[in-house]
Amino acid sequence: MTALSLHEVTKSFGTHRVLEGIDLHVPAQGLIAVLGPSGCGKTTLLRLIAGFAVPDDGRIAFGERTVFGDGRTVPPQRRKVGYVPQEGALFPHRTVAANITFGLPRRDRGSQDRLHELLALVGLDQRLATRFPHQLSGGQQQRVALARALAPRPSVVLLDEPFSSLDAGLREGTGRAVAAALRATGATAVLVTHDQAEALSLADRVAVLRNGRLVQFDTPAELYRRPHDPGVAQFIGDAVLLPAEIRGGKADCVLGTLVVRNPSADGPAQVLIRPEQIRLQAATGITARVDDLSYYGHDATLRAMLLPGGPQITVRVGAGDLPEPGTMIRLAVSGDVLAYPADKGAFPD
Ligand SMILES: Nc1ncnc2c1ncn2[C@@H]1O[C@H](COP(=O)(O)OP(=O)(O)OP(=O)(O)O)[C@@H](O)[C@H]1O
Repeated sequence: MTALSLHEVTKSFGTHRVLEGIDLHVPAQGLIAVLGPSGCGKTTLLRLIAGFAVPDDGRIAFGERTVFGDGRTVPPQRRKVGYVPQEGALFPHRTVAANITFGLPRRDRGSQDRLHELLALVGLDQRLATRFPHQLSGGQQQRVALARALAPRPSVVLLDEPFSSLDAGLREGTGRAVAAALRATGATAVLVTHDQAEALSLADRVAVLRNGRLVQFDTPAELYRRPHDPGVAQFIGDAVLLPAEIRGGKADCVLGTLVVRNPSADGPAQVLIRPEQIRLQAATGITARVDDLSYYGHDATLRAMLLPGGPQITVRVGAGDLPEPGTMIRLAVSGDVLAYPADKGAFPD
């Protein structure tokens, strides 16, 4: 089984440095997500791994095999990579079966066994084999695209925002089916996305790119719980960042005295609180005024102004018994918080 590793990979277009010293190791059979805002270099990174573009410097290896670096550049067709692009990648005038078997050696294209195996792997009904792409839903088309990429048994599969054209309902189900199929084949996979929820819910580990640099590579839980800096904290989910003063492992801020999770020097700092850590209290707590509320069915988010002088913060609350905008509430923080130096910037910087 093949691990994928990048060492000090750098790429510029003209004078524009798009990727800077990327070090990344994807364990064999791992599924990682590369997450970052538009233009941060995600697609470029995939293209370098696939061999569609060539780094200026660094090394890329599939297992023990160097595919770029040490004076060597293996062409894309010899890298054994499966590539799933955003959309519209299927041949419109070929059936599902012909699309899926396209990348197989000619002698294997008629193999019904392999075709049935691939359809089952991506969770598609065998009867769809004779349809044309325009007779499929967007989610079904992306599953066919994955089946086509998996047909030649690639050791590495690269997916470039494969669900971006799907609506929210279809996205989640298709994402789960695709991740399950990738895991079942044992391929090592890299999924590019700008959707935080997709990255957190599907990948084993998430690589966060910012301005062409890898700022954090962690499991979804660790990324959410211990973002490296306030910018990553704000990029991964909702974040309440408040100025604080650290003293002996505790932070004094407008929401009270809170236990700090990470080792932090005494002095000025800022603390990260997730909105779901802030609870509505009946009698005690910090007074705030509800400014507005977004209702999601399973829960709700409210913006509340801490009194007397602010700031406005985001609080996640259960869907029952919601306070009306304009009413006064009491708030308290549960659990510990993460502290950062006071001068750390926002995302992207
Ligand atoms: N062939 C190219 N020539 C010149 N500049 C390029 C080329 N390809 C990409 N770029 C530039 O490199 C930067 C990163 O592009 P890339 O497509 O990798 O970003 P991305 O993170 O995938 O963005 P998005 O999420 O919008 O697809 C952008 O500023 C883009 O304009």
